[in-house]
Amino acid sequence: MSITKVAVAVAANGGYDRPQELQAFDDTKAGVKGLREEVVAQVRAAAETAGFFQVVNHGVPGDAMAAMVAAVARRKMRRSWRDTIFLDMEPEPPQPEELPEALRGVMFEYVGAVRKLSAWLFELLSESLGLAGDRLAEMGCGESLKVACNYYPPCPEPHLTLGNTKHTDPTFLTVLLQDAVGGLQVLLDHGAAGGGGKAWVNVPPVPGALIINIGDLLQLVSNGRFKSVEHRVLANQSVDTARVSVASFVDVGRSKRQYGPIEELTSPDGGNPPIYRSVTVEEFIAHFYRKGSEQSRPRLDYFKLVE
Ligand SMILES: O=C(O)CCC(=O)C(=O)O
Ligand SMILES: [Fe+2]
Repeated sequence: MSITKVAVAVAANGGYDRPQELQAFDDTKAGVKGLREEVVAQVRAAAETAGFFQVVNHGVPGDAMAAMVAAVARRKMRRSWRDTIFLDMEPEPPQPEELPEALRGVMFEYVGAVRKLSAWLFELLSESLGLAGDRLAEMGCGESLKVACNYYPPCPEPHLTLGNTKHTDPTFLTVLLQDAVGGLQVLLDHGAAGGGGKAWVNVPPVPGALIINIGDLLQLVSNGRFKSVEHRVLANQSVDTARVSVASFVDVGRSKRQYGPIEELTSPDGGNPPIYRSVTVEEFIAHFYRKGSEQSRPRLDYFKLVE
């Protein structure tokens, strides 16, 4: 698999006032060592700042992406400005008949391709932390996969509500497929050049691309180097077209295992102590669902060792 373009929502000088253009890599150099290093550097830059990037030539078949979007769009449920169906796909895949009928034909193919992509991304992310390529996979990062199929009907008064309120993803990594409607926004620092403060930045639909974002647990194990960044979805402003997205949450399977900052990334006696304590996934999720856990402070702060 080769990524020939990586879009990184980071501008120069550490500020992110505007998303950078898609960075094009020369296809003919795919596989050359220098290209991999360049991709690893791009992934590192994105993961350490915006926490979001888009990938194309990712190995997930375009037909499967289109079929997923069409299947979710067919469900047409209108209970709220978002209707989500959650499917637990790994480590224990459901029987086909347990899936909504519209998704049955494509779900397993799509999920298989997303798992391959995420295994490859974990390699790049490990390398971009200066670790062996299999370090994150070894920790069981890709064992669990939950898929949220989101359906956002057109909203007559979109300025009064949101499609999806501000949040970070409580997982390791999210692979997000969005259709062409748009509305996803990420909360980024302006940087010193932009006068400080934060601003909502659109994550524009790019045909054929998948959005990758860092989740809370990857921020924790990377000792805060990778950023799990807040995002939201505006209410659908279109008059007659529903917006569809499919979020694949890639996570750890074993809920009793402890996860803390990776040892090689910290130097307790030097200038780089662990900033989070170890947690079990069970404990982390319990905190996630605790009422008010995300009112004002980032959820991960709860597990911080140092202020
Ligand atoms: O619909 C989207 O684009 C984003 C959805 C999302 O952030 C989520 O399901 O966690
Ligand atoms: Fe999300």
